[in-house]
Amino acid sequence: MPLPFTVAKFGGTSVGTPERVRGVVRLTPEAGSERRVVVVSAFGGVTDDLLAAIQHAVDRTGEHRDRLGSIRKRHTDALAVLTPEGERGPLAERLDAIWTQVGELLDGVSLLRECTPRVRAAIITAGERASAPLVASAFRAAGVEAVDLDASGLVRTDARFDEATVDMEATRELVREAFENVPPEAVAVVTGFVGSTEDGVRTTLGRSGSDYTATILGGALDAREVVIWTDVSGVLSADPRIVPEAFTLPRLSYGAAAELAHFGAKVLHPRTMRPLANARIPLRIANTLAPEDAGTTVGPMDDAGPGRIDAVTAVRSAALVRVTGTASLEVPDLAARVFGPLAESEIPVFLVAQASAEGSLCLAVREADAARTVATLRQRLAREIERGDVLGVEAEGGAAVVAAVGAHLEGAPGLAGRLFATLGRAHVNVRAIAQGASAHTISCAVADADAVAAITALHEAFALRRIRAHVAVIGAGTLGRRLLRLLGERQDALLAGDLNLRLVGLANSSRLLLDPAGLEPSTAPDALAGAPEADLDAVVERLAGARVERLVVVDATPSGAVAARHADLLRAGVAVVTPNKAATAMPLEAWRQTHAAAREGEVPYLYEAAVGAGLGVVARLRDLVRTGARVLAIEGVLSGTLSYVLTRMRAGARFSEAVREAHEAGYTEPDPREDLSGRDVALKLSLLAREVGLDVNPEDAQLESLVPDALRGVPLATFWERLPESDDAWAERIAAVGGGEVQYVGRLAEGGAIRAGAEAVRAEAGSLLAALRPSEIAIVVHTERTGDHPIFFQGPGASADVTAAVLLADIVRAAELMR
Ligand SMILES: NC(=O)C1=CN([C@@H]2O[C@H](COP(=O)(O)OP(=O)(O)OC[C@H]3O[C@@H](n4cnc5c(N)ncnc54)[C@H](OP(=O)(O)O)[C@@H]3O)[C@@H](O)[C@H]2O)C=CC1
Ligand SMILES: N[C@@H](CC=O)C(=O)O
Repeated sequence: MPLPFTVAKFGGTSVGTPERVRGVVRLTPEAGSERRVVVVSAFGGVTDDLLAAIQHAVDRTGEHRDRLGSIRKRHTDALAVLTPEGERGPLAERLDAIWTQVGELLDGVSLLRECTPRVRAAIITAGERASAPLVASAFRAAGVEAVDLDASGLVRTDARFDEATVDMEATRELVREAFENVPPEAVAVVTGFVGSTEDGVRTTLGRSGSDYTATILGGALDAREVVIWTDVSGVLSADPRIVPEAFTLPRLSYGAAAELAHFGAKVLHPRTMRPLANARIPLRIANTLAPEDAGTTVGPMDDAGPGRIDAVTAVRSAALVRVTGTASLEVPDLAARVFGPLAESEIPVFLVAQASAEGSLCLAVREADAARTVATLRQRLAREIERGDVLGVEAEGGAAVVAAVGAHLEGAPGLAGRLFATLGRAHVNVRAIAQGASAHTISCAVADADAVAAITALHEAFALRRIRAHVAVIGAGTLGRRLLRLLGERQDALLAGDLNLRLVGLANSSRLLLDPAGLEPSTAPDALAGAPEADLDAVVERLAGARVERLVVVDATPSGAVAARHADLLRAGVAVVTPNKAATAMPLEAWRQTHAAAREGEVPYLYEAAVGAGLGVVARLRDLVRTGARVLAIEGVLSGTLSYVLTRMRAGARFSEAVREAHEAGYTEPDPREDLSGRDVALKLSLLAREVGLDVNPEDAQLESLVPDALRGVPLATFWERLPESDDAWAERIAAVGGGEVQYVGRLAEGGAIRAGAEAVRAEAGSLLAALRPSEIAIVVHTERTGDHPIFFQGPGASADVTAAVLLADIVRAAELMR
């Protein structure tokens, strides 16, 4: 059985120096299992030097011969170090013949002061014609059999000398014939970029021509694989200057690779894949500087699931050209009349959108081509413009065409919706859309100023398959700081779980630190001290208009004023997460309006941290109600502070001592009288009542206050100072219970009445409440459905650590809900 071929192409930088040419030899597999074809470009920079020599000749600067002299010397020097001694004379003669001919051509150019495409092709292909025999000799110097072949005898083209079109059938025959004479074990080193007409006149294959030579040969020889060796490790999922997390794509379909190239990804030219796609020959992009990297394989992707977006790219500095028609427009050949002249003028079009009812067309072209496009189209549509069928042809600059590229995009329901929703959340306005022409691309035109935001958001959502959410925290006190610490600690783990939570803002009552690019959670609290001053209005205004994707604002304040602004944030599409019980203290109507604002803004409003410290009571109650359970009563120990204080007193602690310990442990509200008065419990029960649809007002709750009468209206500092005054009275009260347990129990009755106070809860009666440990809470929900088997919630009731964790869980939930 004949050995299969592999074709490897090495570009200019890979053959830039003799040492790198030796690298080509090292990277070429040993003889044995395959026939080896190596396509080479000119030595790095030689084609440009030849072009410069042409320009000197055209301009008659007198320097073209000097330029040629240095090119020639470079090759002579390479010959001295690369070629086996016995071959140097004959090879030097071959190279001399090339440079002599090039010198004569340049003299002719200088004489005529012009260089025709045909002569230019003859001159610039000299670079490849010189490099191929040198590389072949380097193989032989390493003991590897090698021959060099001039591709002008292999690649048959038309006479477009600058970028010739290849006659694939004729080329296939020529290639197969030529390789019959190449010994199977020899490496065939072939000139890239070069072709010739039927008459044997040299042509070039245009930009990235050597890659094309490699795939033409690969296709003609039914190669097992074509490898393009370059100085990057494959095709990246995005431009790394825009998206630092861009990664090398392991696989790509031919179509996707061509689309990426069309939309500006630099690695491959769109036509490179053409000779391989029908024969399903894979093309691998590998890195000469890191040959161990797997690179990117472009090939058939039949097994790719539906709707994979792998990469995001963009054509920047574009313009939208609009041909505005009227309803009466009847130009059946409008498309031909528009695209024909643009093709003739070689104006690439990156996006087309048509509104058929009005016969209007929108095209995206490079901004630099916009004026030419408008002039061309106005000329071609002059008759329609005169008749009034076409109202105008206008260009609007400052655009970019963003393309999401992948596989089977046509067969993925909802994909386009998610894509445009992602752009919407990134506050990117879409000006024109194109999908359907290719199964590999969804493209849209956006403002060039929005291109980076669009590329970043799409890359993150689809290529990295991550959700990105931004977090701003109002309140940098005990809880706010603890939350930031936790966020910092968990950020990497969340990222690994495909959620990128980025802190973008931190505020207190006088300042706002805001940076959409991200803040470091560990240093943000200190940085806040130096941030610009901002009152609550300014904070809300800046956050509501922040234009960042999936913004979650955490209200970690005890402030009613902040709670009153939740609705403004929600309505602006900003999610709110809060432990702030002042929100519950709002009148019922305001509470309802806040929820309505969340629906209007289509964002979550989450406050699991405000009651039950993350035991999940709010969500569970909501589920019970949604599934038709009638809640009859809710009761329990709802205050972590009071659980702590009363339990500690039973163990012998004095009242003031227990309150201070609770405060220091982070259980109490900033003012512990909120806890001791029972108001905290009333607010929590009100919140639960509202979740089950009851119209309650926390102000109506009947509460036993544990705040000594004399300390109710005094400043906080005085309260702390005088708190021990009530220690004796408390000791007596605990003793009076007679060795039993005392807990502060809150109750919500079916009609909505709330009562709370300290009461004896007897362990011997099997009371759950009597078994609570310090700061532990328990909530019991009685429903009609569960009858004698109420639903219990029990666990740690307070502390900044516990609450910060609940807040983070709600932030994650909010981010996921805003998908
Ligand atoms: N500790 C716990 O276990 C739990 C606490 N909570 C709740 O957490 C919230 C915060 O508690 P904690 O961190 O201890 O309180 P702190 O007093 O330590 O911090 C409060 C923060 O809120 C800021 N703030 C107050 N008013 C405003 C305003 N109008 N605008 C902007 N910022 C404001 C303060 O700013 P400045 O310093 O400038 O005044 C401060 O940064 C409270 O609502 C509490 O009920 C909820 C559940 C459990
Ligand atoms: N101060 C509160 C904190 C949690 O809501 C409590 O003690 O329960």
